[in-house]
Amino acid sequence: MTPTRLRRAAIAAAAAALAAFPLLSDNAYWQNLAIMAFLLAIMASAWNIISGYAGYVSLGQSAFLGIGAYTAAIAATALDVSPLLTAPLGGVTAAGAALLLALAGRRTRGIAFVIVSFAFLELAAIVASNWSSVTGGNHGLALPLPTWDSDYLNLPFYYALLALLALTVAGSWAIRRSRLGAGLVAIRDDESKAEGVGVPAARYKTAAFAASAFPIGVAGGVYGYYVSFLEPAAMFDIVIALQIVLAAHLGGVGTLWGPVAGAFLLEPLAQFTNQSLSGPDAGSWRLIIYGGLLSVIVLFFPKGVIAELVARVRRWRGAEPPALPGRRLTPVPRALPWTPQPSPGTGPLLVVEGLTRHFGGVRAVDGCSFTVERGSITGLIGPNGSGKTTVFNLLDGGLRAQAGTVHLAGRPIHALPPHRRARAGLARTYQATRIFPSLTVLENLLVPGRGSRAGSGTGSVAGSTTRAREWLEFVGMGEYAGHPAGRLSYGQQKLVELAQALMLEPRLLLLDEPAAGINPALVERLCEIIRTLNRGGMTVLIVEHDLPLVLSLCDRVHVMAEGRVLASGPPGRIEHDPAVQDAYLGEHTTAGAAK
Ligand SMILES: Nc1ncnc2c1ncn2[C@@H]1O[C@H](COP(=O)(O)OP(=O)(O)OP(=O)(O)O)[C@@H](O)[C@H]1O
Repeated sequence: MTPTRLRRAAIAAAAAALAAFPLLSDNAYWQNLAIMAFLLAIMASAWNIISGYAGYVSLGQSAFLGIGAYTAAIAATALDVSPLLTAPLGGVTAAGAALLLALAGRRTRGIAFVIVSFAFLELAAIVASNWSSVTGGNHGLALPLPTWDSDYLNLPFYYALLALLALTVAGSWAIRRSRLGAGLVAIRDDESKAEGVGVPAARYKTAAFAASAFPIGVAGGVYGYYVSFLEPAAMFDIVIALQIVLAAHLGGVGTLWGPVAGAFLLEPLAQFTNQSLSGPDAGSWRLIIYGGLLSVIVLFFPKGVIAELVARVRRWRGAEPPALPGRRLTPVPRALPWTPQPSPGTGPLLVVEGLTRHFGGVRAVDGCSFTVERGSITGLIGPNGSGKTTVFNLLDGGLRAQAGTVHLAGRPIHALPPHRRARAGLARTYQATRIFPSLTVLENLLVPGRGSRAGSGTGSVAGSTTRAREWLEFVGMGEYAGHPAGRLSYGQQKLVELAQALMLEPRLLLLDEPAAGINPALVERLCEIIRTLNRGGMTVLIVEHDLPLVLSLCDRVHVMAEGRVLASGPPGRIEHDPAVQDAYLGEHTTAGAAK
Protein backbone atom coordinates (compact mmCIF):
# COMPACT_ATOMS: atom_id res chain seq x y z
CA MET A 1 0.00 0.00 0.00
CA THR A 2 1.34 3.47 -0.90
CA PRO A 3 1.77 5.98 1.97
CA THR A 4 -1.09 8.09 0.55
CA ARG A 5 -3.47 5.13 0.52
CA LEU A 6 -2.34 4.11 3.96
CA ARG A 7 -3.05 7.61 5.25
CA ARG A 8 -6.47 7.69 3.59
CA ALA A 9 -7.33 4.30 5.07
CA ALA A 10 -6.22 5.47 8.54
CA ILE A 11 -8.35 8.64 8.25
CA ALA A 12 -11.39 6.67 7.08
CA ALA A 13 -10.96 4.18 9.95
CA ALA A 14 -10.60 7.00 12.52
CA ALA A 15 -13.70 8.77 11.14
CA ALA A 16 -15.73 5.53 11.25
CA ALA A 17 -14.57 4.79 14.82
CA LEU A 18 -15.48 8.32 15.95
CA ALA A 19 -18.90 8.11 14.26
CA ALA A 20 -19.64 4.73 15.89
CA PHE A 21 -18.21 5.50 19.34
CA PRO A 22 -21.25 7.07 21.10
CA LEU A 23 -23.47 4.27 19.75
CA LEU A 24 -21.21 1.67 21.35
CA SER A 25 -20.40 3.43 24.62
CA ASP A 26 -22.50 5.74 26.78
CA ASN A 27 -19.54 6.75 28.93
CA ALA A 28 -20.23 10.46 29.51
CA TYR A 29 -16.58 11.26 30.39
CA TRP A 30 -15.22 9.96 27.09
CA GLN A 31 -18.05 11.53 25.12
CA ASN A 32 -17.31 14.89 26.73
CA LEU A 33 -13.60 14.47 26.00
CA ALA A 34 -14.38 13.75 22.34
CA ILE A 35 -16.75 16.73 22.08
CA MET A 36 -14.11 19.08 23.49
CA ALA A 37 -11.47 17.56 21.19
CA PHE A 38 -13.75 18.15 18.16
CA LEU A 39 -14.26 21.75 19.27
CA LEU A 40 -10.52 22.37 19.63
CA ALA A 41 -9.83 20.60 16.32
CA ILE A 42 -12.38 22.80 14.51
CA MET A 43 -10.81 25.94 15.95
CA ALA A 44 -7.23 24.83 15.22
CA SER A 45 -8.10 23.76 11.66
CA ALA A 46 -9.91 27.06 11.02
CA TRP A 47 -7.06 29.06 12.65
CA ASN A 48 -4.71 27.32 10.25
CA ILE A 49 -6.40 28.97 7.24
CA ILE A 50 -5.37 32.49 8.21
CA SER A 51 -2.38 31.75 10.42
CA GLY A 52 -0.94 28.58 8.85
CA TYR A 53 -1.59 29.22 5.16
CA ALA A 54 -1.39 33.04 5.10
CA GLY A 55 1.09 33.45 7.97
CA TYR A 56 -1.01 35.93 10.01
CA VAL A 57 -0.64 34.37 13.45
CA SER A 58 -3.75 35.21 15.44
CA LEU A 59 -3.97 35.08 19.21
CA GLY A 60 -7.56 36.28 19.04
CA GLN A 61 -9.28 33.51 17.13
CA SER A 62 -11.09 32.25 20.24
CA ALA A 63 -13.05 35.55 20.20
CA PHE A 64 -15.10 34.03 17.39
CA LEU A 65 -16.11 31.17 19.68
CA GLY A 66 -17.64 33.67 22.11
CA ILE A 67 -19.15 35.80 19.35
CA GLY A 68 -20.78 32.70 17.81
CA ALA A 69 -22.02 31.44 21.17
CA TYR A 70 -23.63 34.76 22.16
CA THR A 71 -25.17 35.31 18.71
CA ALA A 72 -26.70 31.82 18.53
CA ALA A 73 -28.00 32.03 22.11
CA ILE A 74 -29.53 35.50 21.73
CA ALA A 75 -31.08 34.62 18.34
CA ALA A 76 -32.47 31.34 19.71
CA THR A 77 -34.11 33.16 22.61
CA ALA A 78 -35.55 35.84 20.32
CA LEU A 79 -36.87 33.34 17.77
CA ASP A 80 -37.79 30.71 20.35
CA VAL A 81 -35.97 27.93 18.51
CA SER A 82 -33.16 25.55 19.44
CA PRO A 83 -29.66 27.17 19.57
CA LEU A 84 -28.52 24.31 17.34
CA LEU A 85 -30.63 25.89 14.57
CA THR A 86 -29.21 29.38 15.11
CA ALA A 87 -25.58 28.20 15.34
CA PRO A 88 -24.93 29.07 11.64
CA LEU A 89 -25.93 32.65 12.49
CA GLY A 90 -23.09 32.59 15.00
CA GLY A 91 -20.79 31.73 12.09
CA VAL A 92 -22.10 34.62 10.01
CA THR A 93 -21.61 37.14 12.86
CA ALA A 94 -18.12 35.77 13.53
CA ALA A 95 -17.21 36.11 9.84
CA GLY A 96 -18.52 39.70 9.92
CA ALA A 97 -16.49 40.50 13.03
CA ALA A 98 -13.44 38.95 11.36
CA LEU A 99 -13.54 41.78 8.85
CA LEU A 100 -12.40 44.07 11.67
CA LEU A 101 -9.39 41.87 12.24
CA ALA A 102 -8.83 41.76 8.47
CA LEU A 103 -8.66 45.56 8.49
CA ALA A 104 -5.90 45.35 11.07
CA GLY A 105 -4.21 42.70 8.91
CA ARG A 106 -3.98 45.21 6.07
CA ARG A 107 -1.74 47.46 8.09
CA THR A 108 0.20 45.12 10.37
CA ARG A 109 1.86 41.76 10.18
CA GLY A 110 4.31 39.65 12.18
CA ILE A 111 4.46 40.31 15.88
CA ALA A 112 2.45 43.54 15.56
CA PHE A 113 -0.47 41.56 14.17
CA VAL A 114 -0.22 39.01 17.01
CA ILE A 115 -0.61 41.86 19.50
CA VAL A 116 -3.51 43.41 17.57
CA SER A 117 -5.29 40.04 17.42
CA PHE A 118 -4.89 39.62 21.18
CA ALA A 119 -6.29 43.14 21.66
CA PHE A 120 -9.25 42.10 19.50
CA LEU A 121 -9.97 39.20 21.87
CA GLU A 122 -9.80 41.51 24.87
CA LEU A 123 -12.05 44.03 23.12
CA ALA A 124 -14.65 41.35 22.40
CA ALA A 125 -14.58 40.34 26.09
CA ILE A 126 -15.03 43.97 27.19
CA VAL A 127 -17.99 44.45 24.83
CA ALA A 128 -19.62 41.24 26.14
CA SER A 129 -19.06 42.33 29.76
CA ASN A 130 -20.44 45.83 29.31
CA TRP A 131 -23.31 45.25 26.92
CA SER A 132 -25.33 43.75 29.76
CA SER A 133 -28.76 44.50 28.27
CA VAL A 134 -28.04 41.99 25.48
CA THR A 135 -25.38 39.64 26.84
CA GLY A 136 -26.24 39.64 30.54
CA GLY A 137 -22.81 41.14 31.24
CA ASN A 138 -20.73 39.50 33.95
CA HIS A 139 -23.85 37.88 35.42
CA GLY A 140 -23.91 35.61 32.40
CA LEU A 141 -26.57 34.34 30.06
CA ALA A 142 -28.40 31.08 30.77
CA LEU A 143 -29.64 28.96 27.88
CA PRO A 144 -32.60 26.58 28.05
CA LEU A 145 -31.69 22.98 28.75
CA PRO A 146 -31.88 20.54 25.82
CA THR A 147 -35.38 19.25 25.19
CA TRP A 148 -34.43 15.78 24.00
CA ASP A 149 -34.41 12.60 26.08
CA SER A 150 -31.66 12.61 28.70
CA ASP A 151 -30.49 9.20 27.40
CA TYR A 152 -29.21 10.99 24.27
CA LEU A 153 -27.96 14.05 26.09
CA ASN A 154 -24.56 14.34 24.39
CA LEU A 155 -25.35 12.82 21.02
CA PRO A 156 -26.69 15.87 19.13
CA PHE A 157 -23.68 17.94 20.28
CA TYR A 158 -21.30 15.11 19.48
CA TYR A 159 -22.56 14.59 15.93
CA ALA A 160 -23.06 18.31 15.22
CA LEU A 161 -19.42 19.05 16.11
CA LEU A 162 -18.10 15.93 14.36
CA ALA A 163 -19.93 16.97 11.17
CA LEU A 164 -18.66 20.53 11.54
CA LEU A 165 -15.11 19.23 11.98
CA ALA A 166 -15.43 17.19 8.77
CA LEU A 167 -16.75 20.25 6.91
CA THR A 168 -14.00 22.49 8.30
CA VAL A 169 -11.26 20.09 7.21
CA ALA A 170 -12.93 19.66 3.79
CA GLY A 171 -13.17 23.47 3.44
CA SER A 172 -9.54 23.88 4.47
CA TRP A 173 -8.53 21.24 1.91
CA ALA A 174 -10.55 22.94 -0.85
CA ILE A 175 -9.08 26.35 -0.01
CA ARG A 176 -5.51 25.03 -0.01
CA ARG A 177 -6.01 23.43 -3.42
CA SER A 178 -7.59 26.53 -4.95
CA ARG A 179 -5.90 29.61 -6.36
CA LEU A 180 -6.89 31.37 -3.13
CA GLY A 181 -4.87 28.80 -1.16
CA ALA A 182 -1.80 29.15 -3.38
CA GLY A 183 -2.17 32.93 -3.06
CA LEU A 184 -2.35 32.71 0.75
CA VAL A 185 0.84 30.65 0.95
CA ALA A 186 2.47 33.10 -1.46
CA ILE A 187 1.42 35.93 0.89
CA ARG A 188 3.02 34.04 3.79
CA ASP A 189 6.26 33.50 1.85
CA ASP A 190 6.59 37.00 0.38
CA GLU A 191 3.57 39.31 0.44
CA SER A 192 4.94 42.14 -1.71
CA LYS A 193 6.15 39.70 -4.34
CA ALA A 194 2.71 38.04 -4.31
CA GLU A 195 1.13 41.41 -5.05
CA GLY A 196 3.69 41.92 -7.78
CA VAL A 197 2.42 38.83 -9.62
CA GLY A 198 -1.17 40.00 -9.41
CA VAL A 199 -2.41 38.56 -6.09
CA PRO A 200 -4.99 40.96 -4.58
CA ALA A 201 -3.54 40.38 -1.12
CA ALA A 202 -6.06 42.48 0.81
CA ARG A 203 -9.00 40.64 -0.78
CA TYR A 204 -7.43 37.22 -0.28
CA LYS A 205 -6.66 37.93 3.37
CA THR A 206 -10.18 39.21 4.01
CA ALA A 207 -11.60 36.02 2.49
CA ALA A 208 -9.23 33.93 4.62
CA PHE A 209 -10.16 35.80 7.83
CA ALA A 210 -13.86 35.24 7.13
CA ALA A 211 -13.34 31.57 6.19
CA SER A 212 -11.34 31.07 9.36
CA ALA A 213 -13.88 32.75 11.66
CA PHE A 214 -17.04 31.16 10.24
CA PRO A 215 -16.59 27.56 11.47
CA ILE A 216 -15.39 28.79 14.87
CA GLY A 217 -18.53 30.93 15.15
CA VAL A 218 -20.80 28.00 14.26
CA ALA A 219 -18.92 25.79 16.74
CA GLY A 220 -19.39 28.54 19.34
CA GLY A 221 -23.15 28.36 18.81
CA VAL A 222 -23.16 24.61 19.45
CA TYR A 223 -20.71 24.86 22.34
CA GLY A 224 -22.73 27.61 24.06
CA TYR A 225 -25.78 25.35 24.05
CA TYR A 226 -23.65 22.44 25.29
CA VAL A 227 -22.39 24.35 28.33
CA SER A 228 -25.80 26.15 28.60
CA PHE A 229 -24.33 29.18 30.39
CA LEU A 230 -22.32 31.98 28.80
CA GLU A 231 -20.10 34.39 30.66
CA PRO A 232 -17.46 36.69 29.10
CA ALA A 233 -14.50 35.38 31.14
CA ALA A 234 -15.08 31.80 29.94
CA MET A 235 -16.16 32.62 26.39
CA PHE A 236 -13.29 35.00 25.56
CA ASP A 237 -10.57 33.15 27.45
CA ILE A 238 -6.94 33.72 26.37
CA VAL A 239 -6.20 30.13 27.46
CA ILE A 240 -8.48 28.85 24.67
CA ALA A 241 -6.64 31.11 22.21
CA LEU A 242 -3.33 29.62 23.41
CA GLN A 243 -4.70 26.09 23.13
CA ILE A 244 -5.70 26.71 19.50
CA VAL A 245 -2.20 27.93 18.58
CA LEU A 246 -0.62 25.13 20.59
CA ALA A 247 -2.74 22.41 18.94
CA ALA A 248 -1.76 23.64 15.47
CA HIS A 249 1.91 23.78 16.45
CA LEU A 250 1.78 20.33 17.98
CA GLY A 251 0.51 18.77 14.76
CA GLY A 252 1.99 21.00 12.09
CA VAL A 253 1.23 24.59 11.12
CA GLY A 254 0.08 24.99 7.51
CA THR A 255 -0.69 21.29 7.06
CA LEU A 256 -4.20 19.88 6.59
CA TRP A 257 -4.31 17.28 9.35
CA GLY A 258 -1.66 18.62 11.72
CA PRO A 259 -3.99 20.99 13.66
CA VAL A 260 -6.58 18.21 14.00
CA ALA A 261 -4.04 15.68 15.24
CA GLY A 262 -2.60 18.31 17.60
CA ALA A 263 -6.06 19.04 19.04
CA PHE A 264 -6.66 15.35 19.80
CA LEU A 265 -3.27 15.14 21.51
CA LEU A 266 -3.75 18.32 23.50
CA GLU A 267 -7.34 17.92 24.69
CA PRO A 268 -6.60 15.23 27.33
CA LEU A 269 -4.00 17.59 28.84
CA ALA A 270 -6.57 20.39 28.78
CA GLN A 271 -9.09 18.20 30.61
CA PHE A 272 -6.45 17.17 33.12
CA THR A 273 -5.48 20.77 33.91
CA ASN A 274 -9.16 21.77 34.14
CA GLN A 275 -9.86 19.07 36.70
CA SER A 276 -6.66 19.13 38.73
CA LEU A 277 -6.16 22.89 38.98
CA SER A 278 -8.62 24.76 41.11
CA GLY A 279 -8.70 27.83 43.30
CA PRO A 280 -7.96 31.47 42.51
CA ASP A 281 -4.59 30.75 40.85
CA ALA A 282 -5.86 28.04 38.49
CA GLY A 283 -6.15 30.45 35.54
CA SER A 284 -2.59 31.70 36.00
CA TRP A 285 -1.24 28.16 36.23
CA ARG A 286 -3.00 27.17 33.03
CA LEU A 287 -1.55 30.23 31.30
CA ILE A 288 1.94 29.30 32.50
CA ILE A 289 1.55 25.69 31.34
CA TYR A 290 0.20 26.49 27.87
CA GLY A 291 2.38 29.55 27.34
CA GLY A 292 5.47 27.56 28.39
CA LEU A 293 4.58 24.62 26.15
CA LEU A 294 3.99 26.94 23.22
CA SER A 295 7.34 28.68 23.73
CA VAL A 296 9.19 25.36 23.82
CA ILE A 297 7.46 24.08 20.69
CA VAL A 298 7.96 27.27 18.70
CA LEU A 299 11.64 27.33 19.71
CA PHE A 300 12.48 23.68 19.05
CA PHE A 301 9.83 22.50 16.57
CA PRO A 302 8.86 25.58 14.55
CA LYS A 303 7.05 23.52 11.90
CA GLY A 304 5.11 21.47 14.44
CA VAL A 305 6.12 18.56 16.66
CA ILE A 306 4.59 15.79 14.55
CA ALA A 307 5.68 17.34 11.25
CA GLU A 308 9.26 17.79 12.51
CA LEU A 309 9.45 14.29 13.98
CA VAL A 310 8.26 12.76 10.70
CA ALA A 311 10.86 14.82 8.79
CA ARG A 312 13.60 13.78 11.24
CA VAL A 313 12.70 10.08 10.95
CA ARG A 314 12.77 10.43 7.17
CA ARG A 315 16.17 12.08 7.26
CA TRP A 316 17.43 9.40 9.65
CA ARG A 317 16.19 6.65 7.32
CA GLY A 318 17.71 8.46 4.34
CA ALA A 319 14.26 8.78 2.78
CA GLU A 320 14.61 12.51 2.11
CA PRO A 321 14.63 13.10 -1.64
CA PRO A 322 18.09 14.05 -2.92
CA ALA A 323 18.89 17.63 -3.97
CA LEU A 324 17.51 18.38 -7.39
CA PRO A 325 20.17 17.84 -10.01
CA GLY A 326 20.58 20.09 -13.04
CA ARG A 327 19.60 18.37 -16.25
CA ARG A 328 20.75 18.90 -19.79
CA LEU A 329 18.97 21.90 -21.20
CA THR A 330 16.36 21.16 -23.81
CA PRO A 331 16.15 23.58 -26.77
CA VAL A 332 13.77 26.51 -26.35
CA PRO A 333 10.55 25.76 -28.25
CA ARG A 334 10.09 28.09 -31.22
CA ALA A 335 6.37 28.62 -30.72
CA LEU A 336 5.05 30.52 -27.72
CA PRO A 337 2.18 29.04 -25.70
CA TRP A 338 0.49 32.41 -26.03
CA THR A 339 -0.86 34.63 -28.79
CA PRO A 340 -0.16 38.27 -27.94
CA GLN A 341 -2.95 40.79 -28.37
CA PRO A 342 -1.90 44.19 -29.76
CA SER A 343 -1.73 46.78 -26.98
CA PRO A 344 -4.18 49.68 -27.37
CA GLY A 345 -3.07 53.15 -28.43
CA THR A 346 -0.11 54.32 -30.49
CA GLY A 347 3.34 55.63 -29.58
CA PRO A 348 5.72 54.07 -27.06
CA LEU A 349 4.43 51.21 -24.89
CA LEU A 350 5.94 52.67 -21.71
CA VAL A 351 6.32 56.38 -21.04
CA VAL A 352 8.11 57.39 -17.84
CA GLU A 353 8.21 61.09 -17.00
CA GLY A 354 9.94 62.84 -14.10
CA LEU A 355 9.97 59.76 -11.86
CA THR A 356 11.41 60.66 -8.45
CA ARG A 357 12.20 58.76 -5.26
CA HIS A 358 14.56 59.97 -2.56
CA PHE A 359 15.58 58.02 0.55
CA GLY A 360 16.45 60.73 3.05
CA GLY A 361 19.39 62.50 1.46
CA VAL A 362 19.94 59.79 -1.20
CA ARG A 363 18.44 60.80 -4.56
CA ALA A 364 17.99 57.23 -5.77
CA VAL A 365 15.75 58.25 -8.68
CA ASP A 366 15.69 61.93 -9.49
CA GLY A 367 13.42 63.13 -12.31
CA CYS A 368 13.97 60.06 -14.47
CA SER A 369 12.31 60.08 -17.93
CA PHE A 370 12.49 57.54 -20.75
CA THR A 371 10.32 55.52 -23.13
CA VAL A 372 10.15 51.90 -24.24
CA GLU A 373 8.99 51.30 -27.82
CA ARG A 374 6.43 48.64 -28.64
CA GLY A 375 7.96 45.31 -29.61
CA SER A 376 11.49 46.36 -28.57
CA ILE A 377 14.10 44.90 -26.25
CA THR A 378 15.26 47.96 -24.37
CA GLY A 379 18.23 48.03 -22.01
CA LEU A 380 18.53 50.12 -18.85
CA ILE A 381 22.17 50.29 -17.82
CA GLY A 382 24.28 52.37 -15.48
CA PRO A 383 26.90 52.10 -12.77
CA ASN A 384 26.14 50.56 -9.37
CA GLY A 385 23.78 52.69 -7.34
CA SER A 386 22.57 54.71 -10.34
CA GLY A 387 18.94 53.87 -9.51
CA LYS A 388 17.99 51.11 -12.01
CA THR A 389 16.41 48.70 -9.50
CA THR A 390 14.63 51.58 -7.77
CA VAL A 391 13.12 52.51 -11.17
CA PHE A 392 11.85 48.92 -11.52
CA ASN A 393 10.40 49.09 -8.00
CA LEU A 394 8.62 52.33 -8.91
CA LEU A 395 7.33 50.83 -12.17
CA ASP A 396 5.82 47.71 -10.56
CA GLY A 397 4.43 49.63 -7.58
CA GLY A 398 6.61 47.95 -4.94
CA LEU A 399 7.67 51.52 -4.10
CA ARG A 400 5.57 54.68 -4.33
CA ALA A 401 7.01 57.51 -6.42
CA GLN A 402 7.28 60.94 -4.80
CA ALA A 403 6.76 62.56 -8.20
CA GLY A 404 6.40 61.62 -11.84
CA THR A 405 4.09 59.60 -14.05
CA VAL A 406 4.13 56.17 -15.70
CA HIS A 407 1.91 55.31 -18.68
CA LEU A 408 1.59 51.77 -20.03
CA ALA A 409 -0.07 51.48 -23.45
CA GLY A 410 -1.43 54.98 -22.93
CA ARG A 411 -2.94 54.21 -19.53
CA PRO A 412 -1.65 55.93 -16.38
CA ILE A 413 -0.56 53.23 -13.92
CA HIS A 414 1.50 55.19 -11.39
CA ALA A 415 -1.39 55.41 -8.90
CA LEU A 416 -2.36 51.72 -9.14
CA PRO A 417 -1.47 49.18 -6.44
CA PRO A 418 1.07 46.50 -7.48
CA HIS A 419 -1.45 43.73 -8.20
CA ARG A 420 -3.40 45.99 -10.55
CA ARG A 421 -0.23 47.01 -12.39
CA ALA A 422 0.47 43.30 -12.88
CA ARG A 423 -3.05 42.84 -14.23
CA ALA A 424 -2.54 45.87 -16.48
CA GLY A 425 0.25 43.97 -18.20
CA LEU A 426 3.46 44.58 -16.28
CA ALA A 427 5.48 41.62 -15.02
CA ARG A 428 8.97 41.49 -13.61
CA THR A 429 11.73 39.28 -12.33
CA TYR A 430 14.10 40.24 -9.51
CA GLN A 431 17.84 40.73 -9.22
CA ALA A 432 17.90 38.23 -6.31
CA THR A 433 15.29 35.69 -7.29
CA ARG A 434 12.08 35.76 -5.25
CA ILE A 435 9.99 32.67 -5.86
CA PHE A 436 7.69 31.17 -3.22
CA PRO A 437 9.80 28.42 -1.58
CA SER A 438 6.90 26.68 0.23
CA LEU A 439 5.01 26.06 -3.02
CA THR A 440 5.79 23.57 -5.74
CA VAL A 441 7.15 24.83 -9.03
CA LEU A 442 3.72 24.41 -10.65
CA GLU A 443 1.93 26.17 -7.79
CA ASN A 444 4.35 29.08 -8.15
CA LEU A 445 2.96 29.57 -11.63
CA LEU A 446 -0.64 29.16 -10.52
CA VAL A 447 -0.38 32.08 -8.09
CA PRO A 448 -0.64 34.69 -10.87
CA GLY A 449 -3.36 32.68 -12.63
CA ARG A 450 -3.83 32.73 -16.35
CA GLY A 451 -4.44 35.56 -18.77
CA SER A 452 -4.35 38.14 -16.01
CA ARG A 453 -3.68 40.89 -18.53
CA ALA A 454 -7.11 40.48 -20.02
CA GLY A 455 -8.54 40.66 -16.52
CA SER A 456 -9.43 36.98 -16.70
CA GLY A 457 -7.42 36.01 -13.66
CA THR A 458 -10.49 34.16 -12.49
CA GLY A 459 -10.10 31.57 -15.31
CA SER A 460 -10.43 27.91 -14.38
CA VAL A 461 -7.67 26.29 -12.35
CA ALA A 462 -7.53 23.46 -14.90
CA GLY A 463 -6.95 25.96 -17.73
CA SER A 464 -4.27 27.72 -15.70
CA THR A 465 -2.57 24.42 -14.95
CA THR A 466 -2.33 23.58 -18.66
CA ARG A 467 -0.93 27.01 -19.43
CA ALA A 468 1.50 26.81 -16.49
CA ARG A 469 2.86 23.49 -17.76
CA GLU A 470 3.29 25.00 -21.22
CA TRP A 471 5.29 27.94 -19.87
CA LEU A 472 7.40 25.59 -17.74
CA GLU A 473 8.16 23.51 -20.84
CA PHE A 474 8.98 26.73 -22.66
CA VAL A 475 11.68 27.74 -20.17
CA GLY A 476 12.90 24.13 -19.91
CA MET A 477 11.62 23.39 -16.39
CA GLY A 478 8.69 21.14 -17.31
CA GLU A 479 9.98 18.08 -15.50
CA TYR A 480 10.32 19.96 -12.22
CA ALA A 481 6.62 20.91 -12.02
CA GLY A 482 5.88 18.87 -8.89
CA HIS A 483 9.09 19.71 -7.00
CA PRO A 484 9.25 22.11 -4.04
CA ALA A 485 10.50 25.39 -5.49
CA GLY A 486 12.71 26.08 -2.47
CA ARG A 487 14.92 23.10 -3.35
CA LEU A 488 15.84 24.23 -6.85
CA SER A 489 19.25 25.62 -7.73
CA TYR A 490 19.61 29.38 -8.16
CA GLY A 491 19.63 29.17 -11.96
CA GLN A 492 16.57 26.91 -11.96
CA GLN A 493 14.79 29.37 -9.68
CA LYS A 494 15.55 32.15 -12.16
CA LEU A 495 13.88 30.15 -14.94
CA VAL A 496 10.85 29.42 -12.73
CA GLU A 497 10.53 33.09 -11.81
CA LEU A 498 10.64 33.98 -15.48
CA ALA A 499 7.90 31.43 -16.27
CA GLN A 500 5.89 32.84 -13.36
CA ALA A 501 6.12 36.34 -14.83
CA LEU A 502 5.12 34.96 -18.23
CA MET A 503 1.94 33.48 -16.72
CA LEU A 504 0.74 37.09 -16.53
CA GLU A 505 1.09 37.26 -20.32
CA PRO A 506 2.49 40.75 -19.89
CA ARG A 507 2.58 43.61 -22.36
CA LEU A 508 5.91 44.59 -20.84
CA LEU A 509 8.36 42.22 -19.20
CA LEU A 510 10.88 43.78 -16.80
CA LEU A 511 14.01 41.69 -16.25
CA ASP A 512 16.31 42.79 -13.42
CA GLU A 513 19.82 41.40 -14.00
CA PRO A 514 18.62 38.08 -15.43
CA ALA A 515 22.16 36.87 -16.15
CA ALA A 516 23.61 37.63 -12.70
CA GLY A 517 24.99 34.62 -10.84
CA ILE A 518 24.14 31.92 -13.41
CA ASN A 519 26.40 29.79 -15.58
CA PRO A 520 27.22 30.73 -19.20
CA ALA A 521 25.08 27.90 -20.67
CA LEU A 522 22.08 29.23 -18.80
CA VAL A 523 22.86 32.81 -19.87
CA GLU A 524 22.82 31.57 -23.46
CA ARG A 525 19.45 29.90 -22.90
CA LEU A 526 18.07 33.02 -21.30
CA CYS A 527 19.08 35.15 -24.30
CA GLU A 528 17.43 32.62 -26.58
CA ILE A 529 14.24 32.76 -24.47
CA ILE A 530 14.20 36.56 -24.49
CA ARG A 531 14.66 36.67 -28.27
CA THR A 532 11.90 34.08 -28.81
CA LEU A 533 9.54 36.03 -26.56
CA ASN A 534 10.33 39.23 -28.38
CA ARG A 535 9.84 37.64 -31.81
CA GLY A 536 6.47 36.45 -30.51
CA GLY A 537 5.51 40.08 -29.79
CA MET A 538 6.55 40.70 -26.17
CA THR A 539 8.22 43.99 -25.24
CA VAL A 540 11.14 43.64 -22.83
CA LEU A 541 12.93 46.14 -20.57
CA ILE A 542 16.13 44.71 -19.15
CA VAL A 543 18.53 45.91 -16.44
CA GLU A 544 21.86 44.17 -16.81
CA HIS A 545 25.52 44.73 -15.95
CA ASP A 546 26.80 42.35 -18.62
CA LEU A 547 27.39 44.99 -21.31
CA PRO A 548 28.21 42.68 -24.23
CA LEU A 549 24.94 40.85 -23.48
CA VAL A 550 22.95 44.11 -23.42
CA LEU A 551 24.59 45.36 -26.61
CA SER A 552 23.90 42.13 -28.46
CA LEU A 553 20.32 41.77 -27.22
CA CYS A 554 18.85 45.28 -27.16
CA ASP A 555 17.41 47.52 -29.88
CA ARG A 556 17.81 50.61 -27.73
CA VAL A 557 19.65 51.41 -24.52
CA HIS A 558 19.07 54.03 -21.80
CA VAL A 559 22.01 54.87 -19.58
CA MET A 560 21.32 55.99 -16.02
CA ALA A 561 23.58 57.93 -13.67
CA GLU A 562 22.66 59.54 -10.38
CA GLY A 563 18.99 58.65 -10.65
CA ARG A 564 18.26 59.96 -14.13
CA VAL A 565 18.73 58.97 -17.76
CA LEU A 566 21.96 60.41 -19.07
CA ALA A 567 21.91 59.13 -22.64
CA SER A 568 19.68 57.01 -24.90
CA GLY A 569 20.21 55.42 -28.29
CA PRO A 570 21.00 52.29 -30.26
CA PRO A 571 23.67 50.07 -28.71
CA GLY A 572 26.32 50.90 -31.34
CA ARG A 573 26.13 54.60 -30.51
CA ILE A 574 25.78 54.23 -26.74
CA GLU A 575 28.88 52.05 -26.58
CA HIS A 576 31.05 54.95 -27.81
CA ASP A 577 29.22 57.83 -26.13
CA PRO A 578 31.81 59.82 -24.10
CA ALA A 579 29.20 60.79 -21.48
CA VAL A 580 28.45 57.11 -20.91
CA GLN A 581 32.09 56.16 -20.60
CA ASP A 582 32.51 59.08 -18.24
CA ALA A 583 29.65 57.86 -16.03
CA TYR A 584 30.95 54.30 -15.95
CA LEU A 585 34.49 55.38 -15.16
CA GLY A 586 33.20 57.62 -12.37
CA GLU A 587 34.57 60.91 -13.71
CA HIS A 588 31.09 62.31 -14.19
CA THR A 589 30.23 61.61 -10.59
CA THR A 590 33.48 63.04 -9.32
CA ALA A 591 33.03 66.20 -11.40
CA GLY A 592 29.45 66.50 -10.16
CA ALA A 593 30.56 66.17 -6.57
CA ALA A 594 33.32 68.76 -7.01
CA LYS A 595 30.90 71.42 -8.26
N1 LIG B 1 15.16 51.23 0.49
C1 LIG B 1 16.22 52.06 0.38
N2 LIG B 1 16.58 52.83 1.41
C2 LIG B 1 17.64 53.67 1.32
N3 LIG B 1 18.42 53.78 0.22
C3 LIG B 1 18.10 53.01 -0.85
C4 LIG B 1 17.00 52.12 -0.82
N4 LIG B 1 16.93 51.50 -2.03
C5 LIG B 1 17.93 51.99 -2.76
N5 LIG B 1 18.64 52.90 -2.06
C6 LIG B 1 19.79 53.66 -2.54
O1 LIG B 1 19.41 54.23 -3.76
C7 LIG B 1 20.51 54.21 -4.67
C8 LIG B 1 20.10 53.49 -5.95
O2 LIG B 1 19.97 52.11 -5.66
P1 LIG B 1 19.53 51.05 -6.76
O3 LIG B 1 19.55 49.72 -6.11
O4 LIG B 1 18.28 51.49 -7.40
O5 LIG B 1 20.72 51.17 -7.81
P2 LIG B 1 21.09 50.20 -9.00
O6 LIG B 1 21.44 51.05 -10.15
O7 LIG B 1 20.03 49.20 -9.21
O8 LIG B 1 22.38 49.51 -8.41
P3 LIG B 1 22.97 48.04 -8.73
O9 LIG B 1 23.38 48.05 -10.16
O10 LIG B 1 24.13 47.93 -7.81
O11 LIG B 1 21.89 47.08 -8.44
C9 LIG B 1 21.67 53.56 -3.95
O12 LIG B 1 22.47 54.58 -3.40
C10 LIG B 1 21.00 52.78 -2.85
O13 LIG B 1 21.83 52.64 -1.74
